[in-house]
Amino acid sequence: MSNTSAPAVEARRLVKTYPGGVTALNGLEITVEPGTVFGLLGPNGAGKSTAVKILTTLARPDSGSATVAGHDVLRHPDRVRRAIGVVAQNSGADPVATGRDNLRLQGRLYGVRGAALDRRVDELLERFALSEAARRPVKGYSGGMRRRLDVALGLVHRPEVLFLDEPTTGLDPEARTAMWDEIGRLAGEEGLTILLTTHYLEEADRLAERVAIVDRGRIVVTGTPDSLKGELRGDAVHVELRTALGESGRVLLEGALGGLPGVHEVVFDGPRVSVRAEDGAAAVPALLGALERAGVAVATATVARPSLDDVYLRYAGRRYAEAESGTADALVLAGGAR
Ligand SMILES: Nc1ncnc2c1ncn2[C@@H]1O[C@H](COP(=O)(O)OP(=O)(O)OP(=O)(O)O)[C@@H](O)[C@H]1O
Repeated sequence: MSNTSAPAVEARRLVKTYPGGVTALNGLEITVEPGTVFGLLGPNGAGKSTAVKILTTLARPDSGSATVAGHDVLRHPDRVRRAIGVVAQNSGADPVATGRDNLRLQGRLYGVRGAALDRRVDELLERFALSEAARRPVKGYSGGMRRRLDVALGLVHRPEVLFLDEPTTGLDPEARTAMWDEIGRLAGEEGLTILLTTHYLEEADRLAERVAIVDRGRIVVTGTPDSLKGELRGDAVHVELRTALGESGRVLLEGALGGLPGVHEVVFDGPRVSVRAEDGAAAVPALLGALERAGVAVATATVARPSLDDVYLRYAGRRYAEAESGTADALVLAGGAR
């Protein structure tokens, strides 16, 4: 059995380069305390799935080490596999079999049999609102039902650590909210450790007690969602310009805006200028005045409380949406990252 005071998941300096030279992990480090929900947040291609593959013994790192439920993933992969449940991005359910038969088969694979298996299957069908659909083939299930079955499949053998790889990708908003509620309940009720990967800022904010932001194969910052947002002093003020600025225009404005009282950080991002200000609403008139004096036409100005998007911008030096779509980095000019 694992030592309960030890971290549920610990990864040290994981490096993984795929054939063709793509460095998917570049020294990734994480520590997940038992009984918590930990969110690995990052844009597409950041390395989240590769990290999960290594932690669930499906891939080997080039270097580095990791333990899950107290077992070394390289030395004791069999012990790790018994201690974990894995819900991969693509459903592992057999579409031709019924929901109940899928759960029964999964249970048998893990050595659960007889009355204990029947009880566990009924319990999971009930819990994931699949009792009525239990005798229907999975191919007729909605996306939300399939996803709920996937999570149930990962739980049949009562794992210590559950890996959820992008649990709500592809779900409609209603099914996503239902899944969030279910993951929240799982974490609270069963004392299970959950490591989830996501590229939804809102999902990490809502579900994870601790979040690690992954960018280009390494962790750029870790903390509770609130502590990460709290590091960003004050509000974000976003000003949309009528046209994007050239390099010289940016440098000029960086001086003009960065010098305003209470303004800490100026980030140019295409036709958008974002600043951090102690009191966003109070800073808007001075900002607009400075932009007008510089001859820059403004379309809109908005004030926002700090979000994980702002945290990402600060640590990765580009907007989250841009990293997702793979466009050029934003330019952090003043009071930039770290
Ligand atoms: N089998 C593979 N062969 C070559 N390159 C790969 C392979 N798997 C992943 N990669 C590359 O490694 C990098 C990290 O991919 P990974 O799937 O771990 O990221 P991710 O954060 O999980 O992204 P996504 O959300 O799209 O799954 C990407 O550049 C990806 O193209």
